[in-house]
Order: sequence, then C-alpha cells, then structure tokens
Amino acid sequence: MNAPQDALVRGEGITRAFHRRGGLFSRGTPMLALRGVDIAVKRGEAVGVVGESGCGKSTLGRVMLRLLPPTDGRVLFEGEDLATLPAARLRALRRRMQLVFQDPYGSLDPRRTVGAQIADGMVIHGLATGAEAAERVPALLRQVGLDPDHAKRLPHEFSGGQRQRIAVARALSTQPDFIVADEPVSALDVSIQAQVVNLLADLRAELGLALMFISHDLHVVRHLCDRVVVMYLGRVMEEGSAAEIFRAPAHPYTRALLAATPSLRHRGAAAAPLAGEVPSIARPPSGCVFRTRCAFAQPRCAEAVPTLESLPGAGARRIACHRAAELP
Ligand SMILES: Nc1ncnc2c1ncn2[C@@H]1O[C@H](COP(=O)(O)OP(=O)(O)OP(=O)(O)O)[C@@H](O)[C@H]1O
Repeated sequence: MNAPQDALVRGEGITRAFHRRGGLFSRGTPMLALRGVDIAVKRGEAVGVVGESGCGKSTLGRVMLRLLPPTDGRVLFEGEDLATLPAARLRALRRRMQLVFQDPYGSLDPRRTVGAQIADGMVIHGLATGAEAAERVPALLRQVGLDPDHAKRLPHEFSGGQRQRIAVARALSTQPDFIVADEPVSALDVSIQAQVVNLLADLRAELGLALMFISHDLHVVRHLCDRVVVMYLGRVMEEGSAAEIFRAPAHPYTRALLAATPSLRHRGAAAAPLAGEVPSIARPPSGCVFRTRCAFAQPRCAEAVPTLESLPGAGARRIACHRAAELP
C-alpha cells in the first residue's frame, strides 16, 4: 500500500506517436502527440490539464487510463506498471479508473434506458449481478442530483446537463479512485456548466476521488483543481499548484494563456497575447516548441529542448524555459 503522499497514478516519460496515413505500403511519418510527459495525480487530488487545442491533453488522458498505450514511457497505478500487469490484474484495476467524456450525447446509447447503462459497468466488472446493479441505480442517480425514479427513461428525455450527470453516475458506478474528465462541461450551456463542475467538486470531496480535469476553461480549473499542468505541443511547459500558477504564472506560455482571459490577467508578469496557431505536431519547432510564438525567445531557444525544472523561490513549481531565471 502506498503512502498517502505518493502518486495514485503516475505517467513517466510518456511519448505517444500517431502515424499519418502514407502510401499503400508505408505507415507514414510518425507524429508525436506527447513527448516525454511526466505527470502524477495523488489520491484525492484534482489536477487540471490545460493548453490550446491539439496540445495532447486528450491523448494524455487516454494514455493515463491505458485506453491508449504509450509509444514510450510508462503509466503506474499505485506503483504498478499497467503495461506489464497480467490481464486479470489490469481488468481489476480498470474499474478503479474511469473516463467522463466531453459529449454526453455521443457517449450514451440512445436506445437503452439510462438505468441499464449505469448498471453495465457494475456487471462487467463483476461487482454485482444484473439484478443487484439495477437495485443500486436509483442511489447513483440520487448521488448525481437526478430523480432516482428516472432509471427507465431514455437519454433523449434528459437535458444536456442531466445527460452529463448520467455519464458521471455511470463512471461512479464502479467505485473508481481516479477519473479523467475530458472537457466534461464544454458541450453544455454556460448556464449549467457551473452546476456540473460543482457536482464534480462535491463528489471529489465526498468520495476522495483523484481527478484529472482536462479543460480549456481556466476559470473552471482555478475553481476545481489543486494543481495545474500546462501543455503545449505535446510537452509540459509549467506545472505547479493552482494557487501559485494563477497568482504568478511563470512560463511565457502560461502567462499568454492567462493574458487571453481578461479576468485572470496577471498584472505583475509581462505577457504578450498569443498570435497565430499552434504549429502542427508533424513539424514542431526545434528546441523549445513554444519559441515561434514566444515574446521572450532568443536564438538559443531554437537549439535545445528546455527541461522541466524547479523555479528558484517558487515552491514546487517547475517550468521548461531556457530563460526561466531572467524573465521580466
Ligand atoms: N487517433 C489519432 N490519429 C492521429 N492523430 C491524432 C489522433 N488522436 C490525436 N491526434 C493528434 O494528436 C494531437 C493531440 O491531440 P489531442 O486530442 O490529444 O489534443 P487536445 O489538446 O486534447 O485537443 P482538444 O482540446 O482539441 O481536444 C493533435 O494534433 C491530433 O490531431
């Protein structure tokens, strides 16, 4: 059994390649969606993963759940390497790791009752017989703030926010310790996003869940998360406590992301707003991948990849920037 301060789930040096379709006999050029990412989520901790579209957030979430194998690196759950576990042990761990998707429409079967879909996981993972699982459904519906008598309804009889609550109930049904929530509220009306975020916050506190929360919405991340990992083009640019990062963003990319959100703009740190698009992962810049959009880039930034290092005097914060110590 691990000490409580140890990571529940840890990704070490995670690299994930995708192959572009080549000709008939070619697998094409590999594109790296993740490059040497280290990330740890402690028991009961909420870690926010932020960054622009295409930076590898969803890929990282799927690798952490072993829904995608890493091309290089490893994922440890309670210290056990998921790649080398016997199949039976991996099956047993799977019930403890769940995913909540962005799109509650796409992730629910429109033809089956929500009760049946919430019950599935319990039966698949051998936690209950079909009848026992059906009996537990009303309590799960109640736990996510839905009417326990609505188990026999079909997904289309619920609103978008309610459907996302159903997806959360389904994830909770197997009593997980770790949930990856991939943009869980971005498909919902703004007016109901806060309700679903608050539900996740309450459940995390109540059940001691570890949460990897993937989001574009920095406000939500600030509200919900203990720690933040800032990604850019498959690499971690900055990592630290949410309080520290939102108080004083250090990496030029984090500063620019916050500067793009007026209410989070940090008055003390110099930042230039982000211009242009994220480069393609098929042709990443040499050296620091952010340098082509960085207001502080110098020629040396093109030469070597900066490693993620502790920032002197900045607590547990780490940033990957050649100019970390001399930024204005
Ligand atoms: N199955 C796949 N095949 C090929 N390329 C992929 C695949 N999945 C993701 N990618 C590529 O990997 C990169 C990272 O994608 P990913 O979805 O992880 O980013 P993201 O940060 O979650 O973006 P978004 O916020 O838009 O969901 C992108 O360039 C994407 O096109």
